[in-house]
Amino acid sequence: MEHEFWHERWQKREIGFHRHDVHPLLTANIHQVATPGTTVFLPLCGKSLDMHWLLEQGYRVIGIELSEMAIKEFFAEHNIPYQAEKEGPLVAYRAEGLCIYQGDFFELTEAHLHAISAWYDRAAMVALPPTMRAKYAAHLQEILPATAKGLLVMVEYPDGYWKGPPFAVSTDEIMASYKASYAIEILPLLPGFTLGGDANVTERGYILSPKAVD
Ligand SMILES: C[S@@+](CC[C@H](N)C(=O)[O-])C[C@H]1O[C@@H](n2cnc3c(N)ncnc32)[C@H](O)[C@@H]1O
Repeated sequence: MEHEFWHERWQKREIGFHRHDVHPLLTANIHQVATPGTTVFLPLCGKSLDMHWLLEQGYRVIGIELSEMAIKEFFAEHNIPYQAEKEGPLVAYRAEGLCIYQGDFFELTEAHLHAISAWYDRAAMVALPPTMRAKYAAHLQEILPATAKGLLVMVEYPDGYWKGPPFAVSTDEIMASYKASYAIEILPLLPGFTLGGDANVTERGYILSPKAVD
């Protein structure tokens, strides 16, 4: 999707992807990929309540988000004072335990993520059309530390049922994107996303553990 598409979504308040609760797959599985005190990375983070919950549990959080509006809303809604600083093509919004980079995910480098122990992808990969998803997964794996574990939440629905975003991302695609470097645990399907409880739309979690590095 073009950047303008997302800026418009935020400006027009078409943010049906934003959940008003903490994601149950996060609360149930975060302990499998990270321990409190370590840093979790959220690509395409929006103003997700999941970031706030992670901070409350004692995790440190790094996010990246295109929309300045989303980031400012996050800090305002949680009454968190922050400092913003331009850093090359990105702007870093920093608070205690938290750094949200404003800008394009593809501008993020290894240096930004060297301290993370895990990443949590909810509504990030599924926000992107197929050709961009391949680039997303490739760039992500280029910049992640080799030891980082992943907790992923993907959306599934029948072919042609929904135009997207969110796009449906199958287990086959997750395998093709990550299995060269990660052992992949497939979690059970959950009813979901935030499309009004539509039974045809479901979410599935994955836990990615790096294969042994020689
Ligand atoms: C479907 S929303 C999901 C937000 C969040 N993960 C959540 O669960 O609520 C996707 C977000 O990705 C952001 N985004 C889209 N393309 C991006 C890019 N290239 N770099 C950084 N953020 C991007 C959008 O502005 C939007 O907030």
